[in-house]
Amino acid sequence: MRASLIRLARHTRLTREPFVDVAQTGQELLNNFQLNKGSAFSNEERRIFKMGGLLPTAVHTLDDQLDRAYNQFHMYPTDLLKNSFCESLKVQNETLYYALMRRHLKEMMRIIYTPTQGDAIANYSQLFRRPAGCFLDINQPDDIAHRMAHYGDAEDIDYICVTDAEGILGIGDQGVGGIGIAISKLVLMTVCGGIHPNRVIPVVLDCGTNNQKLLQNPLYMGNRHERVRGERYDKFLDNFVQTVKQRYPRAVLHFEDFGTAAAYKSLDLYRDQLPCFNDDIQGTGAVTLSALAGALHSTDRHMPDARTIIFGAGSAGCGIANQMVDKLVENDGLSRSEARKNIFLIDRNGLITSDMRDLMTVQREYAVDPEDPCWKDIDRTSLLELVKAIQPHILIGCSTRPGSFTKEVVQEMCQHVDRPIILPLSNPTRLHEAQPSDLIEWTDGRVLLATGSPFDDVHGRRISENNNCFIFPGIGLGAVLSRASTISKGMIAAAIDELATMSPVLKDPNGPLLPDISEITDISARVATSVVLRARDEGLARVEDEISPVSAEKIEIPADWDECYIWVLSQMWQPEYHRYRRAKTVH
Ligand SMILES: NC(=O)C1=CN([C@@H]2O[C@H](COP(=O)(O)OP(=O)(O)OC[C@H]3O[C@@H](n4cnc5c(N)ncnc54)[C@H](O)[C@@H]3O)[C@@H](O)[C@H]2O)C=CC1
Ligand SMILES: CC(=O)C(=O)O
Ligand SMILES: [Mg+2]
Repeated sequence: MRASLIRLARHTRLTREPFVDVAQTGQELLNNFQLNKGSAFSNEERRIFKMGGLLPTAVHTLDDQLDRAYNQFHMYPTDLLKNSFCESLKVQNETLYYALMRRHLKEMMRIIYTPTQGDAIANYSQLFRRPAGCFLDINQPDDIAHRMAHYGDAEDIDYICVTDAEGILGIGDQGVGGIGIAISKLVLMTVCGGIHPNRVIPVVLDCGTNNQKLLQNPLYMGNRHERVRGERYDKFLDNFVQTVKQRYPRAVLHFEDFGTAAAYKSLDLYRDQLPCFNDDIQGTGAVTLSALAGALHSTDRHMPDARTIIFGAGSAGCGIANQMVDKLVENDGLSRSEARKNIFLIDRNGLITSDMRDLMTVQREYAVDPEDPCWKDIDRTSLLELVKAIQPHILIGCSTRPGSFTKEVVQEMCQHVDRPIILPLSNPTRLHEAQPSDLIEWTDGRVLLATGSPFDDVHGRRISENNNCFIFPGIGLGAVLSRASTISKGMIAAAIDELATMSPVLKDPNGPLLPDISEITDISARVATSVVLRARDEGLARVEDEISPVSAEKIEIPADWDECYIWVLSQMWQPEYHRYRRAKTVH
Protein backbone atom coordinates (compact mmCIF):
# COMPACT_ATOMS: atom_id res chain seq x y z
CA MET A 1 0.00 0.00 0.00
CA ARG A 2 2.71 2.48 1.01
CA ALA A 3 4.65 1.66 -2.15
CA SER A 4 1.72 2.52 -4.39
CA LEU A 5 1.25 5.82 -2.58
CA ILE A 6 4.89 6.65 -3.02
CA ARG A 7 4.58 5.94 -6.71
CA LEU A 8 1.60 8.27 -6.84
CA ALA A 9 3.66 10.92 -5.11
CA ARG A 10 6.45 10.56 -7.61
CA HIS A 11 3.97 10.60 -10.42
CA THR A 12 2.05 13.71 -9.48
CA ARG A 13 4.89 15.95 -8.42
CA LEU A 14 6.85 16.15 -11.58
CA THR A 15 4.21 15.59 -14.19
CA ARG A 16 0.96 17.22 -15.10
CA GLU A 17 -0.46 14.10 -16.70
CA PRO A 18 -4.24 14.11 -16.64
CA PHE A 19 -4.60 10.57 -15.27
CA VAL A 20 -3.31 8.80 -12.21
CA ASP A 21 -3.42 5.01 -12.16
CA VAL A 22 -5.25 3.83 -9.07
CA ALA A 23 -5.71 0.24 -8.01
CA GLN A 24 -7.83 0.71 -4.87
CA THR A 25 -11.61 0.60 -5.07
CA GLY A 26 -14.64 1.16 -2.84
CA GLN A 27 -14.06 1.73 0.86
CA GLU A 28 -10.34 1.26 0.48
CA LEU A 29 -10.16 4.20 -1.91
CA LEU A 30 -12.44 6.39 0.20
CA ASN A 31 -10.38 5.64 3.30
CA ASN A 32 -7.14 6.52 1.61
CA PHE A 33 -6.41 10.13 2.56
CA GLN A 34 -3.95 10.61 -0.26
CA LEU A 35 -6.38 9.45 -2.94
CA ASN A 36 -9.77 10.28 -1.46
CA LYS A 37 -11.83 12.95 -3.22
CA GLY A 38 -15.04 12.35 -1.25
CA SER A 39 -18.05 13.92 -2.94
CA ALA A 40 -15.83 15.09 -5.80
CA PHE A 41 -15.49 11.64 -7.34
CA SER A 42 -17.19 11.89 -10.73
CA ASN A 43 -20.05 9.54 -11.60
CA GLU A 44 -17.74 7.71 -13.96
CA GLU A 45 -15.11 7.25 -11.25
CA ARG A 46 -17.78 6.06 -8.82
CA ARG A 47 -18.74 3.38 -11.35
CA ILE A 48 -15.22 2.33 -12.30
CA PHE A 49 -13.97 2.27 -8.71
CA LYS A 50 -17.03 0.47 -7.32
CA MET A 51 -18.24 3.22 -5.03
CA GLY A 52 -21.95 2.81 -5.79
CA GLY A 53 -23.93 3.34 -2.58
CA LEU A 54 -20.91 4.63 -0.66
CA LEU A 55 -21.49 8.30 -1.46
CA PRO A 56 -24.58 10.52 -1.59
CA THR A 57 -25.79 11.36 -5.10
CA ALA A 58 -24.44 14.87 -5.61
CA VAL A 59 -21.06 15.35 -7.27
CA HIS A 60 -19.25 18.39 -5.92
CA THR A 61 -16.25 20.36 -7.05
CA LEU A 62 -13.22 21.08 -4.89
CA ASP A 63 -14.58 24.63 -4.56
CA ASP A 64 -17.90 23.33 -3.17
CA GLN A 65 -16.00 21.15 -0.74
CA LEU A 66 -13.86 24.10 0.32
CA ASP A 67 -16.96 26.11 1.18
CA ARG A 68 -18.32 23.25 3.24
CA ALA A 69 -15.03 22.59 5.03
CA TYR A 70 -14.57 26.29 5.81
CA ASN A 71 -18.06 26.45 7.32
CA GLN A 72 -17.33 23.35 9.37
CA PHE A 73 -14.06 24.90 10.56
CA HIS A 74 -16.03 27.83 11.94
CA MET A 75 -18.40 25.58 13.84
CA TYR A 76 -15.60 24.75 16.31
CA PRO A 77 -15.62 27.21 19.19
CA THR A 78 -11.94 27.16 20.24
CA ASP A 79 -8.65 27.36 18.38
CA LEU A 80 -7.57 23.99 19.77
CA LEU A 81 -10.75 22.33 18.46
CA LYS A 82 -10.21 24.05 15.12
CA ASN A 83 -6.67 22.61 15.11
CA SER A 84 -8.10 19.18 15.80
CA PHE A 85 -10.64 19.57 12.99
CA CYS A 86 -7.82 20.43 10.58
CA GLU A 87 -5.86 17.34 11.70
CA SER A 88 -8.88 15.13 11.01
CA LEU A 89 -9.44 16.67 7.61
CA LYS A 90 -5.80 16.01 6.73
CA VAL A 91 -6.18 12.28 7.35
CA GLN A 92 -9.49 12.11 5.48
CA ASN A 93 -8.74 14.07 2.34
CA GLU A 94 -5.27 15.50 1.99
CA THR A 95 -5.99 17.50 -1.18
CA LEU A 96 -8.96 19.25 0.42
CA TYR A 97 -6.94 19.95 3.57
CA TYR A 98 -4.07 21.61 1.70
CA ALA A 99 -6.45 23.51 -0.58
CA LEU A 100 -8.26 24.84 2.51
CA MET A 101 -4.96 25.90 4.11
CA ARG A 102 -3.87 27.65 0.94
CA ARG A 103 -7.15 29.47 0.43
CA HIS A 104 -7.41 30.81 3.98
CA LEU A 105 -3.75 30.80 4.90
CA LYS A 106 -3.69 33.94 6.99
CA GLU A 107 -6.53 32.67 9.15
CA MET A 108 -5.28 29.08 9.27
CA MET A 109 -1.70 29.91 10.14
CA ARG A 110 -2.33 30.61 13.82
CA ILE A 111 -4.31 27.36 14.04
CA ILE A 112 -1.93 24.92 12.36
CA TYR A 113 1.27 26.64 13.52
CA THR A 114 2.22 28.89 16.42
CA PRO A 115 0.48 29.57 18.78
CA THR A 116 -2.24 26.87 18.60
CA GLN A 117 0.02 24.05 17.46
CA GLY A 118 2.04 24.70 20.62
CA ASP A 119 -1.08 23.97 22.71
CA ALA A 120 -1.78 20.86 20.65
CA ILE A 121 1.78 19.67 21.26
CA ALA A 122 1.56 20.35 25.00
CA ASN A 123 -1.59 18.17 25.06
CA TYR A 124 -0.32 15.55 22.62
CA SER A 125 -0.85 12.48 24.79
CA GLN A 126 -4.37 13.53 25.83
CA LEU A 127 -5.48 14.48 22.31
CA PHE A 128 -3.83 11.49 20.57
CA ARG A 129 -6.08 9.67 18.14
CA ARG A 130 -3.89 8.33 15.40
CA PRO A 131 -0.12 8.33 14.94
CA ALA A 132 1.60 10.42 12.30
CA GLY A 133 5.35 10.73 11.81
CA CYS A 134 8.39 8.67 12.56
CA PHE A 135 9.23 7.93 16.21
CA LEU A 136 12.86 7.11 16.91
CA ASP A 137 13.67 5.78 20.35
CA ILE A 138 17.01 6.40 22.05
CA ASN A 139 16.61 3.03 23.76
CA GLN A 140 16.45 1.34 20.34
CA PRO A 141 19.39 3.01 18.63
CA ASP A 142 19.91 0.19 16.16
CA ASP A 143 16.35 0.37 14.91
CA ILE A 144 16.61 3.72 13.12
CA ALA A 145 17.04 2.43 9.57
CA HIS A 146 14.26 -0.08 10.05
CA ARG A 147 11.85 2.54 11.38
CA MET A 148 12.65 4.98 8.58
CA ALA A 149 12.24 2.30 5.94
CA HIS A 150 8.45 2.68 6.16
CA TYR A 151 8.87 5.88 4.20
CA GLY A 152 10.34 4.41 1.03
CA ASP A 153 13.58 4.48 -0.88
CA ALA A 154 16.20 7.05 -1.81
CA GLU A 155 14.18 8.67 -4.58
CA ASP A 156 10.97 8.87 -2.56
CA ILE A 157 11.91 11.55 -0.03
CA ASP A 158 12.81 15.21 -0.57
CA TYR A 159 12.67 16.68 2.89
CA ILE A 160 12.95 15.53 6.51
CA CYS A 161 12.18 17.64 9.56
CA VAL A 162 13.60 16.35 12.84
CA THR A 163 13.28 17.54 16.42
CA ASP A 164 14.54 16.28 19.75
CA ALA A 165 11.68 18.34 21.26
CA GLU A 166 13.74 20.01 23.96
CA GLY A 167 12.81 23.58 22.98
CA ILE A 168 9.43 23.55 21.27
CA LEU A 169 7.92 26.86 20.03
CA GLY A 170 8.83 28.74 23.23
CA ILE A 171 7.12 26.18 25.49
CA GLY A 172 10.20 24.12 26.26
CA ASP A 173 10.61 20.38 26.56
CA GLN A 174 7.59 18.54 25.15
CA GLY A 175 9.00 15.02 24.85
CA VAL A 176 7.42 12.81 22.24
CA GLY A 177 4.66 15.37 21.59
CA GLY A 178 7.36 17.32 19.74
CA ILE A 179 6.46 15.25 16.67
CA GLY A 180 3.78 17.94 16.27
CA ILE A 181 6.33 20.63 15.40
CA ALA A 182 7.97 18.45 12.76
CA ILE A 183 4.54 17.79 11.25
CA SER A 184 3.57 21.46 11.40
CA LYS A 185 6.78 22.67 9.75
CA LEU A 186 6.31 20.10 6.99
CA VAL A 187 2.73 21.24 6.43
CA LEU A 188 4.19 24.70 5.85
CA MET A 189 6.79 23.21 3.52
CA THR A 190 3.88 21.98 1.42
CA VAL A 191 1.50 24.92 1.78
CA CYS A 192 4.16 27.62 1.35
CA GLY A 193 7.02 25.77 -0.30
CA GLY A 194 5.13 23.39 -2.60
CA ILE A 195 6.99 20.30 -1.43
CA HIS A 196 4.89 17.21 -2.09
CA PRO A 197 3.18 16.20 1.17
CA ASN A 198 4.03 12.54 0.64
CA ARG A 199 7.71 13.08 -0.03
CA VAL A 200 8.58 14.23 3.48
CA ILE A 201 9.24 12.60 6.86
CA PRO A 202 8.49 14.23 10.22
CA VAL A 203 10.77 12.71 12.88
CA VAL A 204 10.94 12.98 16.65
CA LEU A 205 13.97 11.71 18.52
CA ASP A 206 12.46 10.42 21.75
CA CYS A 207 15.34 10.90 24.18
CA GLY A 208 13.17 11.10 27.32
CA THR A 209 11.95 14.34 28.86
CA ASN A 210 12.69 16.56 31.83
CA ASN A 211 9.16 17.93 31.77
CA GLN A 212 7.79 16.74 35.11
CA LYS A 213 4.21 17.34 34.07
CA LEU A 214 4.66 14.88 31.22
CA LEU A 215 6.51 12.35 33.37
CA GLN A 216 3.65 12.40 35.85
CA ASN A 217 0.94 12.15 33.22
CA PRO A 218 -0.31 8.52 33.15
CA LEU A 219 -1.25 8.98 29.49
CA TYR A 220 2.19 10.28 28.42
CA MET A 221 3.20 8.37 25.29
CA GLY A 222 6.95 8.85 25.18
CA ASN A 223 9.95 7.45 27.03
CA ARG A 224 9.26 7.92 30.72
CA HIS A 225 12.73 8.88 31.88
CA GLU A 226 14.99 11.92 32.09
CA ARG A 227 16.54 13.21 28.91
CA VAL A 228 19.56 11.20 27.85
CA ARG A 229 22.53 13.45 27.19
CA GLY A 230 26.23 13.16 26.43
CA GLU A 231 27.79 10.40 24.43
CA ARG A 232 24.66 8.26 24.13
CA TYR A 233 22.68 11.20 22.75
CA ASP A 234 25.48 12.18 20.36
CA LYS A 235 25.75 8.65 19.02
CA PHE A 236 22.00 8.37 18.59
CA LEU A 237 21.83 11.64 16.67
CA ASP A 238 24.82 10.66 14.57
CA ASN A 239 23.29 7.30 13.81
CA PHE A 240 20.14 9.10 12.66
CA VAL A 241 22.02 11.57 10.44
CA GLN A 242 24.16 8.82 8.89
CA THR A 243 20.99 6.82 8.19
CA VAL A 244 19.46 9.84 6.45
CA LYS A 245 22.62 10.29 4.39
CA GLN A 246 22.69 6.68 3.31
CA ARG A 247 19.01 6.02 2.86
CA TYR A 248 17.84 9.42 1.55
CA PRO A 249 20.95 10.95 -0.02
CA ARG A 250 18.99 13.63 -1.87
CA ALA A 251 16.84 14.75 1.06
CA VAL A 252 17.24 18.07 2.86
CA LEU A 253 17.43 17.70 6.64
CA HIS A 254 15.76 20.45 8.68
CA PHE A 255 16.59 20.61 12.42
CA GLU A 256 13.82 22.16 14.53
CA ASP A 257 13.42 23.07 18.18
CA PHE A 258 16.42 21.21 19.56
CA GLY A 259 17.84 22.21 22.92
CA THR A 260 20.23 25.14 22.38
CA ALA A 261 23.53 23.34 22.93
CA ALA A 262 22.54 20.37 20.76
CA ALA A 263 21.23 22.75 18.10
CA TYR A 264 24.59 24.50 17.69
CA LYS A 265 26.64 21.35 18.03
CA SER A 266 24.68 19.46 15.40
CA LEU A 267 24.72 22.35 12.94
CA ASP A 268 28.50 22.71 13.27
CA LEU A 269 28.98 18.99 12.91
CA TYR A 270 26.69 18.29 9.97
CA ARG A 271 26.40 21.46 7.89
CA ASP A 272 29.21 20.34 5.55
CA GLN A 273 28.17 16.69 5.50
CA LEU A 274 24.72 16.96 3.93
CA PRO A 275 22.15 19.58 2.89
CA CYS A 276 20.88 20.55 6.32
CA PHE A 277 19.97 23.66 8.25
CA ASN A 278 18.70 24.65 11.66
CA ASP A 279 15.55 26.69 11.37
CA ASP A 280 15.72 28.31 14.81
CA ILE A 281 19.29 29.44 14.26
CA GLN A 282 19.53 30.09 10.53
CA GLY A 283 15.86 30.50 9.58
CA THR A 284 15.19 32.99 12.37
CA GLY A 285 18.48 34.77 11.69
CA ALA A 286 17.62 35.03 8.01
CA VAL A 287 14.06 36.35 8.34
CA THR A 288 15.20 38.87 10.93
CA LEU A 289 17.98 40.13 8.68
CA SER A 290 15.44 40.69 5.90
CA ALA A 291 13.19 42.63 8.27
CA LEU A 292 16.14 44.67 9.54
CA ALA A 293 17.25 45.50 6.01
CA GLY A 294 13.86 47.14 5.43
CA ALA A 295 13.83 48.85 8.81
CA LEU A 296 17.35 50.26 8.45
CA HIS A 297 16.59 51.47 4.95
CA SER A 298 13.62 53.35 6.33
CA THR A 299 15.74 54.99 9.04
CA ASP A 300 18.57 55.82 6.64
CA ARG A 301 21.02 53.90 8.74
CA HIS A 302 23.56 51.31 7.65
CA MET A 303 23.99 48.13 9.58
CA PRO A 304 27.64 48.78 10.54
CA ASP A 305 26.49 51.95 12.38
CA ALA A 306 23.58 50.32 14.19
CA ARG A 307 23.87 49.10 17.78
CA THR A 308 21.81 46.03 18.59
CA ILE A 309 20.70 44.46 21.85
CA ILE A 310 19.55 40.85 21.64
CA PHE A 311 17.62 39.90 24.76
CA GLY A 312 17.66 36.11 25.10
CA ALA A 313 20.88 34.55 23.79
CA GLY A 314 19.72 31.04 22.91
CA SER A 315 19.28 29.37 19.53
CA ALA A 316 17.29 32.19 17.98
CA GLY A 317 19.13 35.10 19.66
CA CYS A 318 22.62 33.86 18.80
CA GLY A 319 21.37 32.78 15.36
CA ILE A 320 20.32 36.36 14.65
CA ALA A 321 23.63 37.69 15.98
CA ASN A 322 25.62 35.30 13.79
CA GLN A 323 23.57 36.17 10.75
CA MET A 324 24.22 39.87 11.36
CA VAL A 325 27.93 39.17 11.60
CA ASP A 326 27.89 37.16 8.36
CA LYS A 327 26.16 40.07 6.65
CA LEU A 328 28.59 42.67 8.00
CA VAL A 329 31.54 40.56 6.90
CA GLU A 330 30.16 39.76 3.47
CA ASN A 331 28.61 43.13 2.57
CA ASP A 332 30.62 45.66 4.53
CA GLY A 333 34.02 43.99 4.65
CA LEU A 334 34.27 44.01 8.45
CA SER A 335 36.28 41.36 10.28
CA ARG A 336 34.19 39.04 12.46
CA SER A 337 35.43 40.65 15.65
CA GLU A 338 34.72 44.17 14.33
CA ALA A 339 31.27 43.02 13.27
CA ARG A 340 30.49 41.70 16.76
CA LYS A 341 31.38 45.00 18.45
CA ASN A 342 27.95 46.56 18.02
CA ILE A 343 25.97 43.47 19.01
CA PHE A 344 25.24 42.99 22.72
CA LEU A 345 23.77 39.78 24.05
CA ILE A 346 21.77 39.64 27.26
CA ASP A 347 20.75 36.35 28.78
CA ARG A 348 19.15 35.26 32.08
CA ASN A 349 22.15 36.49 34.10
CA GLY A 350 22.36 39.81 32.33
CA LEU A 351 24.82 41.17 29.76
CA ILE A 352 27.07 38.36 28.58
CA THR A 353 30.55 39.04 29.92
CA SER A 354 33.77 37.12 29.50
CA ASP A 355 33.98 36.22 33.21
CA MET A 356 30.74 34.21 33.09
CA ARG A 357 31.10 30.49 33.46
CA ASP A 358 29.13 27.91 31.45
CA LEU A 359 28.78 30.10 28.37
CA MET A 360 28.26 28.30 25.09
CA THR A 361 31.01 28.89 22.53
CA VAL A 362 28.64 30.90 20.39
CA GLN A 363 27.77 33.18 23.34
CA ARG A 364 31.39 33.56 24.37
CA GLU A 365 32.19 35.12 21.00
CA TYR A 366 30.03 38.12 21.92
CA ALA A 367 31.07 38.40 25.58
CA VAL A 368 32.27 41.86 26.65
CA ASP A 369 35.00 42.60 29.16
CA PRO A 370 33.37 43.28 32.54
CA GLU A 371 36.39 45.38 33.54
CA ASP A 372 35.78 47.81 30.70
CA PRO A 373 34.87 51.16 32.34
CA CYS A 374 31.62 51.42 30.39
CA TRP A 375 30.26 48.28 32.10
CA LYS A 376 31.93 48.54 35.46
CA ASP A 377 29.51 50.74 37.33
CA ILE A 378 26.18 49.71 35.94
CA ASP A 379 23.72 47.01 36.89
CA ARG A 380 24.37 44.61 34.06
CA THR A 381 21.30 42.56 34.94
CA SER A 382 18.97 45.50 34.24
CA LEU A 383 17.75 45.87 30.67
CA LEU A 384 16.87 49.49 31.40
CA GLU A 385 20.43 50.26 32.58
CA LEU A 386 21.88 48.50 29.57
CA VAL A 387 19.64 50.39 27.16
CA LYS A 388 20.81 53.63 28.79
CA ALA A 389 24.43 52.59 28.40
CA ILE A 390 24.30 51.08 24.92
CA GLN A 391 21.73 53.39 23.30
CA PRO A 392 20.65 50.72 20.83
CA HIS A 393 18.97 51.32 17.50
CA ILE A 394 17.66 47.75 17.45
CA LEU A 395 16.16 45.73 20.30
CA ILE A 396 15.32 42.07 19.67
CA GLY A 397 13.61 39.69 22.12
CA CYS A 398 14.11 35.91 22.03
CA SER A 399 13.90 35.30 25.78
CA THR A 400 10.42 33.84 26.35
CA ARG A 401 10.08 36.49 29.10
CA PRO A 402 6.80 38.34 28.53
CA GLY A 403 6.67 42.03 29.28
CA SER A 404 10.47 42.47 29.47
CA PHE A 405 10.35 45.41 27.09
CA THR A 406 8.69 47.76 29.55
CA LYS A 407 7.48 51.28 28.93
CA GLU A 408 10.62 52.63 30.67
CA VAL A 409 12.92 50.52 28.51
CA VAL A 410 11.18 51.51 25.29
CA GLN A 411 10.98 55.21 26.18
CA GLU A 412 14.64 55.18 27.19
CA MET A 413 15.41 53.82 23.72
CA CYS A 414 13.36 56.65 22.21
CA GLN A 415 15.61 59.20 23.96
CA HIS A 416 18.43 58.26 21.61
CA VAL A 417 16.83 57.15 18.38
CA ASP A 418 14.14 58.67 16.30
CA ARG A 419 12.70 55.42 15.03
CA PRO A 420 13.50 52.52 17.35
CA ILE A 421 13.48 49.09 15.72
CA ILE A 422 11.92 46.63 18.16
CA LEU A 423 11.29 42.97 17.43
CA PRO A 424 9.67 40.97 20.27
CA LEU A 425 10.05 37.53 18.71
CA SER A 426 9.26 35.10 21.53
CA ASN A 427 6.45 32.66 20.86
CA PRO A 428 3.73 31.85 21.67
CA THR A 429 1.75 35.09 21.68
CA ARG A 430 1.51 35.27 25.46
CA LEU A 431 5.33 35.23 25.79
CA HIS A 432 6.08 38.26 23.65
CA GLU A 433 8.45 40.72 25.29
CA ALA A 434 5.95 43.50 24.52
CA GLN A 435 2.54 43.92 22.96
CA PRO A 436 2.51 45.74 19.61
CA SER A 437 -0.24 48.11 20.75
CA ASP A 438 1.91 49.19 23.73
CA LEU A 439 5.01 49.66 21.60
CA ILE A 440 3.07 51.88 19.23
CA GLU A 441 1.58 53.90 22.07
CA TRP A 442 4.81 54.30 24.06
CA THR A 443 6.71 55.52 21.00
CA ASP A 444 3.94 57.73 19.58
CA GLY A 445 3.88 55.44 16.57
CA ARG A 446 7.60 55.89 15.82
CA VAL A 447 8.50 52.26 16.38
CA LEU A 448 9.40 49.95 13.50
CA LEU A 449 8.28 46.58 14.74
CA ALA A 450 7.64 42.96 13.93
CA THR A 451 6.55 40.09 16.17
CA GLY A 452 7.19 36.34 16.37
CA SER A 453 3.52 35.30 16.39
CA PRO A 454 0.59 36.76 14.49
CA PHE A 455 -1.10 39.85 15.98
CA ASP A 456 -4.18 41.73 14.83
CA ASP A 457 -3.75 45.15 13.21
CA VAL A 458 -3.37 48.08 15.61
CA HIS A 459 -5.27 51.24 14.54
CA GLY A 460 -5.21 50.01 10.95
CA ARG A 461 -1.47 49.35 11.09
CA ARG A 462 -0.48 45.84 10.02
CA ILE A 463 1.87 44.10 12.44
CA SER A 464 4.52 42.17 10.54
CA GLU A 465 5.08 38.64 11.61
CA ASN A 466 8.83 38.08 11.86
CA ASN A 467 8.61 34.32 11.86
CA ASN A 468 11.03 31.90 10.25
CA CYS A 469 8.07 30.57 8.22
CA PHE A 470 8.74 33.46 5.83
CA ILE A 471 12.04 31.95 4.80
CA PHE A 472 12.54 28.27 5.64
CA PRO A 473 10.08 27.05 2.97
CA GLY A 474 11.98 29.02 0.31
CA ILE A 475 15.40 27.87 1.55
CA GLY A 476 14.13 24.30 1.77
CA LEU A 477 12.47 24.32 -1.64
CA GLY A 478 15.55 25.91 -3.24
CA ALA A 479 17.79 23.27 -1.69
CA VAL A 480 15.46 20.45 -2.77
CA LEU A 481 15.06 21.65 -6.35
CA SER A 482 18.76 22.27 -6.87
CA ARG A 483 19.53 19.01 -5.04
CA ALA A 484 22.12 21.04 -3.19
CA SER A 485 24.96 19.04 -1.70
CA THR A 486 25.05 21.43 1.29
CA ILE A 487 23.23 24.60 2.31
CA SER A 488 25.88 27.29 2.19
CA LYS A 489 26.05 30.70 3.85
CA GLY A 490 25.77 32.12 0.33
CA MET A 491 22.46 30.34 -0.25
CA ILE A 492 21.10 31.74 3.00
CA ALA A 493 22.37 35.22 2.10
CA ALA A 494 20.58 34.93 -1.25
CA ALA A 495 17.35 34.05 0.60
CA ILE A 496 17.73 37.05 2.92
CA ASP A 497 18.35 39.46 0.05
CA GLU A 498 15.40 38.11 -1.91
CA LEU A 499 12.98 38.42 1.00
CA ALA A 500 14.33 41.88 1.81
CA THR A 501 13.40 43.13 -1.66
CA MET A 502 9.76 42.37 -0.83
CA SER A 503 9.63 44.50 2.32
CA PRO A 504 6.75 46.99 2.02
CA VAL A 505 8.73 49.49 4.12
CA LEU A 506 11.05 50.05 1.16
CA LYS A 507 8.18 51.87 -0.56
CA ASP A 508 6.43 53.34 2.47
CA PRO A 509 8.48 54.37 5.54
CA ASN A 510 5.51 53.55 7.74
CA GLY A 511 4.76 50.26 6.04
CA PRO A 512 5.27 46.79 7.54
CA LEU A 513 8.78 45.35 7.61
CA LEU A 514 7.80 42.11 5.91
CA PRO A 515 5.21 41.22 3.29
CA ASP A 516 1.82 39.84 4.23
CA ILE A 517 1.58 36.18 5.17
CA SER A 518 -1.14 35.68 2.55
CA GLU A 519 1.58 36.09 -0.13
CA ILE A 520 3.80 33.43 1.35
CA THR A 521 3.57 30.87 -1.46
CA ASP A 522 4.84 33.33 -4.03
CA ILE A 523 7.41 34.67 -1.55
CA SER A 524 8.69 31.14 -1.01
CA ALA A 525 8.96 30.56 -4.77
CA ARG A 526 10.95 33.78 -5.16
CA VAL A 527 13.24 32.96 -2.27
CA ALA A 528 13.71 29.44 -3.64
CA THR A 529 14.63 30.85 -7.06
CA SER A 530 17.46 32.92 -5.61
CA VAL A 531 18.60 29.96 -3.51
CA VAL A 532 18.65 27.64 -6.54
CA LEU A 533 20.65 30.12 -8.58
CA ARG A 534 23.14 30.68 -5.76
CA ALA A 535 23.56 26.93 -5.30
CA ARG A 536 24.27 26.61 -9.00
CA ASP A 537 26.75 29.50 -8.99
CA GLU A 538 28.58 27.96 -6.04
CA GLY A 539 28.77 24.56 -7.74
CA LEU A 540 26.55 22.95 -5.11
CA ALA A 541 23.58 22.06 -7.35
CA ARG A 542 23.46 18.37 -8.16
CA VAL A 543 20.13 18.46 -10.01
CA GLU A 544 21.90 18.99 -13.30
CA ASP A 545 23.26 15.44 -13.01
CA GLU A 546 19.69 14.10 -13.01
CA ILE A 547 17.37 13.06 -15.82
CA SER A 548 13.92 14.67 -15.89
CA PRO A 549 11.13 12.10 -15.43
CA VAL A 550 8.96 14.36 -17.63
CA SER A 551 11.16 14.91 -20.65
CA ALA A 552 13.72 12.13 -20.10
CA GLU A 553 16.37 14.78 -20.72
CA LYS A 554 19.08 16.14 -18.46
CA ILE A 555 17.76 18.82 -16.15
CA GLU A 556 19.19 22.30 -16.62
CA ILE A 557 18.58 25.14 -14.18
CA PRO A 558 17.54 28.19 -16.25
CA ALA A 559 20.26 30.83 -15.81
CA ASP A 560 17.89 33.76 -16.09
CA TRP A 561 16.14 34.67 -12.79
CA ASP A 562 12.66 35.04 -14.33
CA GLU A 563 12.93 31.77 -16.21
CA CYS A 564 14.24 30.02 -13.13
CA TYR A 565 11.30 31.41 -11.11
CA ILE A 566 8.86 29.95 -13.66
CA TRP A 567 10.70 26.63 -13.45
CA VAL A 568 10.48 26.71 -9.64
CA LEU A 569 6.73 27.45 -9.80
CA SER A 570 6.24 24.58 -12.23
CA GLN A 571 7.84 22.16 -9.77
CA MET A 572 5.66 23.11 -6.80
CA TRP A 573 2.96 20.68 -5.76
CA GLN A 574 -0.57 22.02 -6.00
CA PRO A 575 -3.56 20.74 -4.03
CA GLU A 576 -5.81 19.78 -6.91
CA TYR A 577 -7.65 16.63 -7.91
CA HIS A 578 -6.32 14.42 -10.67
CA ARG A 579 -8.46 12.15 -12.81
CA TYR A 580 -8.10 8.50 -11.89
CA ARG A 581 -7.71 5.57 -14.23
CA ARG A 582 -8.09 2.00 -13.07
CA ALA A 583 -4.72 0.32 -12.58
CA LYS A 584 -4.59 -3.37 -13.28
CA THR A 585 -2.85 -4.44 -10.10
CA VAL A 586 -2.13 -3.07 -6.65
CA HIS A 587 1.59 -2.33 -6.58
N1 LIG B 1 9.81 34.34 15.53
C1 LIG B 1 10.49 33.29 15.17
O1 LIG B 1 10.62 32.96 14.00
C2 LIG B 1 11.12 32.45 16.21
C3 LIG B 1 10.86 32.65 17.52
N2 LIG B 1 11.46 31.87 18.44
C4 LIG B 1 11.07 32.11 19.81
O2 LIG B 1 12.15 32.69 20.50
C5 LIG B 1 12.15 32.24 21.83
C6 LIG B 1 13.49 31.62 22.14
O3 LIG B 1 13.67 30.47 21.35
P1 LIG B 1 15.04 29.69 21.33
O4 LIG B 1 16.15 30.63 21.08
O5 LIG B 1 14.87 28.54 20.44
O6 LIG B 1 15.10 29.20 22.85
P2 LIG B 1 16.35 29.07 23.77
O7 LIG B 1 15.90 28.37 24.98
O8 LIG B 1 17.48 28.52 23.00
O9 LIG B 1 16.70 30.59 24.14
C7 LIG B 1 16.05 31.35 25.11
C8 LIG B 1 17.11 32.13 25.83
O10 LIG B 1 16.49 33.11 26.66
C9 LIG B 1 17.23 33.14 27.86
N3 LIG B 1 16.49 33.75 28.95
C10 LIG B 1 15.67 33.17 29.85
N4 LIG B 1 15.27 34.07 30.76
C11 LIG B 1 15.81 35.25 30.42
C12 LIG B 1 15.76 36.54 30.99
N5 LIG B 1 15.04 36.79 32.07
N6 LIG B 1 16.46 37.50 30.39
C13 LIG B 1 17.18 37.27 29.28
N7 LIG B 1 17.28 36.05 28.71
C14 LIG B 1 16.60 35.04 29.27
C15 LIG B 1 17.58 31.67 28.11
O11 LIG B 1 18.61 31.53 29.04
C16 LIG B 1 17.95 31.22 26.72
O12 LIG B 1 19.31 31.40 26.44
C17 LIG B 1 10.99 31.24 21.93
O13 LIG B 1 9.88 31.91 22.43
C18 LIG B 1 10.76 30.82 20.53
O14 LIG B 1 9.44 30.41 20.31
C19 LIG B 1 12.38 30.93 18.13
C20 LIG B 1 12.66 30.67 16.83
C21 LIG B 1 12.03 31.39 15.76
C1 LIG C 1 8.95 29.77 15.09
C2 LIG C 1 9.84 28.81 15.71
O1 LIG C 1 10.57 28.12 15.03
C3 LIG C 1 9.87 28.70 17.15
O2 LIG C 1 9.18 29.46 17.83
O3 LIG C 1 10.59 27.81 17.63
MG1 LIG D 1 11.43 26.55 16.14
